Amino acid sequence: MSNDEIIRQVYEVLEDRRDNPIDSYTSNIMQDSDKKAEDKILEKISEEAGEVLLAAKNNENLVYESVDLIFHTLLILVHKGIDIDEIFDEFARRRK
Ligand SMILES: N=c1c2ncn([C@@H]3O[C@H](COP(=O)(O)OP(=O)(O)OP(=O)(O)O)[C@@H](O)[C@H]3O)c2ncn1[C@@H]1O[C@H](COP(=O)(O)O)[C@@H](O)[C@H]1O
Repeated sequence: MSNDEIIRQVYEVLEDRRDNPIDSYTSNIMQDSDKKAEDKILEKISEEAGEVLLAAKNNENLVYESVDLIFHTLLILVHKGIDIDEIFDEFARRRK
């Protein structure tokens, strides 16, 4: 598996957690009512963004905190039913 495949792989797992819920962190969040799930995930994104900010300022754990933020961003995208190719296509569209 190439390193960049991991994002696609995690995305697929998250889609599966959404569509075939089990007792797990991501399934449990997404099983809440739409509004509640959305609010919980957005709250995590906001918290993780703050942690990235502090990590960058303090030169500490920046990669770890960034992955937390990226992960929760992927989670809201999955919860909202966005296809992963839309994200890659948008990056490709902006490429100069
Ligand atoms: N990449 C992740 C991932 N990153 C973070 N997290 C979880 O997100 C939760 C919240 O993160 P926090 O950093 O806030 O952790 P915390 O426990 O609140 O503690 P602090 O960091 O605040 O001290 C924690 O329970 C983490 O374990 C993740 N949970 C799952 N994944 C991936 O998602 C897949 C599905 O996960 P499950 O639903 O758990 O099977 C897994 O196979 C993984 O690949």
